[in-house]
Amino acid sequence: MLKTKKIAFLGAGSMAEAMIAGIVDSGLISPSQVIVTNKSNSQRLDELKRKYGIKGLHRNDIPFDEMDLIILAMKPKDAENVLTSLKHELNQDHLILSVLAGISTSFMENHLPSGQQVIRVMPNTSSMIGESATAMSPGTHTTQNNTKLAKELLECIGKVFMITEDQMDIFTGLAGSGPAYFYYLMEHMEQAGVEGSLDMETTREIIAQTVLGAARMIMEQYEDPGVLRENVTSPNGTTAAGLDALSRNGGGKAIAAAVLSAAKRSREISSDLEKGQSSKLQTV
Ligand SMILES: NC(=O)C1=CN([C@@H]2O[C@H](COP(=O)(O)OP(=O)(O)OC[C@H]3O[C@@H](n4cnc5c(N)ncnc54)[C@H](O)[C@@H]3O)[C@@H](O)[C@H]2O)C=CC1
Ligand SMILES: O=C(O)[C@@H]1CCC=N1
Repeated sequence: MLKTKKIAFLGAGSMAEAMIAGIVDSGLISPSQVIVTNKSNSQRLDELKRKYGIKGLHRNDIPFDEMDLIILAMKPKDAENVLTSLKHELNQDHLILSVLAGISTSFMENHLPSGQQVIRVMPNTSSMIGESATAMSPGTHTTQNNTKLAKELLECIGKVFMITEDQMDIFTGLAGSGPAYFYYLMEHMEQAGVEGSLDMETTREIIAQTVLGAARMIMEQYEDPGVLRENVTSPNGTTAAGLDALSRNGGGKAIAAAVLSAAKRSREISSDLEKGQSSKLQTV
C-alpha cells in the first residue's frame, strides 16, 4: 500500500529526522516520496535533503494536492496555528498523523475540516534505527484502510502498539520520553565506570551491551523482569549491594515518578490546548 503514497512532514526537528531516517532506511518508501518543511530554517532542510535524499521545500511550495499523508511534527505550542493554516489545503482523502505530545484527535478534528481523518501517534527517537516503540490511536473518521496504511508506515520505524486514546499519556511517559531515562541512567553508569578507572569508550560499550542484553532477555525469554532480577542477585552478593543502594537512594520510586510525571505533563499540555492556552506552553 505504501509504494505509491506521498508523505509530507511539517516540522524538521529531531523527531521528524528520526522518522525520516527509519522510513527511508526501511526501503519500503523511496526518498522521492517524502517531503519535509519547517518554519524558516532552510539550512536544516538542505541538511535533511543531503542526508536522506528526500525533498525539502518551503511550506508554501508543498503540493498538498499530491500528498496522501501529512505528518505533523512541530512542537505542541505551534499546533493550533498549523492546523488552522492547513484548513484550506486539505481534502477528505488526506490522512493526518500527529506525533505531538498531548494533542488529542478531537483537538485536531475540531481545528480541521469536518470529517478529516486523523491519527494520534507517539513514536520515540529510536525510530532512527527502526527500533521505536510507537503507539497509534485513530480519530473518529479514520477508515480501517487508512489505519492499516498508517500502521504499515509506522512499522518501518519499529514496533507498533494500537492503544486507546486515554492510554496515550501513560504511553508517552513510558515510551515517548522513555529513551531519555535510559540515557540518563547510562550517563550515571558511565560516570561510575570512569571513576572506577575504565576509559570512557570501553565503559560506554559495556553499558550499552548490558542494556541491550537485558532488553533482549525480556523480549526473547518472555520472563517477568522481577524473576530475571532475582536470577542476577546472589544472597549477600554484589547485586544485592547494588540494589540495596538503589533502593535506599529512592531508585525505584524515582523511575516510577519519572514515568508518571511525564504522563501528567502530557495531560497538562492537552488541557492547556483545549482551553485555548497555547501561549502557556511557551517552548513546549
Ligand atoms: N523528540 C522526541 O523524542 C519526541 C518528540 N515528539 C513530538 O514531536 C514534536 C517535535 O519534537 P522535536 O522534533 O523534538 O522538536 P524540534 O524543536 O526539534 O522540531 C520542531 C520542528 O517544527 C518546526 N516548526 C515550527 N513551526 C512550524 C510550522 N508552523 N510549520 C512547519 N514546521 C514548523 C520547526 O522549524 C522544527 O523544525 C513535538 O510535538 C513532540 O511532542 C514525540 C515523540 C518523541
Ligand atoms: O519531551 C517531549 O515533550 C517530547 C514528547 C515525548 C518525547 N519528547
